[in-house]
Amino acid sequence: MQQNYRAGFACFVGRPNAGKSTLTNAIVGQKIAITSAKPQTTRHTVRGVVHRTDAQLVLVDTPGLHRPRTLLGERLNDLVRSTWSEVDVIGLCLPADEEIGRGDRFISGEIAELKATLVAVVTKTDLVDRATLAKRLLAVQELGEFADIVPVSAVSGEQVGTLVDVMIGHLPASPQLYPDDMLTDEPEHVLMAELIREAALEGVRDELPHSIAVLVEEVLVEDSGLTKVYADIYVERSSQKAIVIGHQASRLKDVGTRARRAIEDLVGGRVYLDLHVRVAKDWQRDPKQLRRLGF
Ligand SMILES: Nc1nc2c(ncn2[C@@H]2O[C@H](COP(=O)(O)OP(=O)(O)OP(=O)(O)O)[C@@H](O)[C@H]2O)c(=O)[nH]1
Repeated sequence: MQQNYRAGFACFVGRPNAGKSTLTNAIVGQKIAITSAKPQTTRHTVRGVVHRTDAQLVLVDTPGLHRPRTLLGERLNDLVRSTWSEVDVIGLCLPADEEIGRGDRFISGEIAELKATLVAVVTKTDLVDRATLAKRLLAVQELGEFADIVPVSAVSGEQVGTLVDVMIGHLPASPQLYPDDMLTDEPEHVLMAELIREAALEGVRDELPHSIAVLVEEVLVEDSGLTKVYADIYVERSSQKAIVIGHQASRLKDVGTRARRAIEDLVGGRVYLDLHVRVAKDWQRDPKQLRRLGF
């Protein structure tokens, strides 16, 4: 293991419209944020990996936290908390152009007990003058215990690099989590794999919600502009393989069509998608396979 190497997971939380997606995109350099998977099956949806020679910062998505009114709401909140408990750094996003409100206090209270390092991120600083920003920073200080408070503008790019430095500073010493050939400068691979996984889960979510993983093996862009995507869908047992493929491969064809359309939206051009279903026995229990599959 390289000395002084740090790696770990981080996520952004905050009330709706706080600027989480825009900030994530600014950090991973990817304009398109796919709508997140249905919350029930969202575990870590990797949004992007920041590679540095001395560190790797993995940004994951979490579904939003709600005031629980139903059992489903409670379950969702449990899921959010379990995701939060697995990340090393949580960035609480608070828009500079709005007063701190009840929603912010609620979320801030919820994350206060976690083991993750909390960083307050004052977003959209380009929308306010210095006096307002100063006032907001003071208010944030009163809101909770934060390891750092970083003002940032995802739109102008101001302080985005600093925020990444700060977050990396709070990651544990760890070997690299993802191979750089898989993800470096290519968060698209991950997004494509997520889109394929979403399509493959459609209709069989109840049967195999956590048994499907997708690995994009290769992406080739031809001179004609056609993007060729070669991907494998992994299941844990051959019975699951039969479900995913369907009668006379009818289901797999549907999955392919839906995934291809979604990837076409992602890359903004024509896509050829080559899909194979493979059995990786008990991949969920095998750390090596898990890493290979992006978990
Ligand atoms: N001026 C400015 N606008 C921003 C900035 N960041 C986000 N916005 C805008 O704020 C709005 C909300 O941003 P999102 O990134 O969608 O917020 P979010 O927290 O992901 O929202 P939800 O998905 O609803 O939770 C969008 O209209 C963005 O364009 C910023 O740094 N500056």
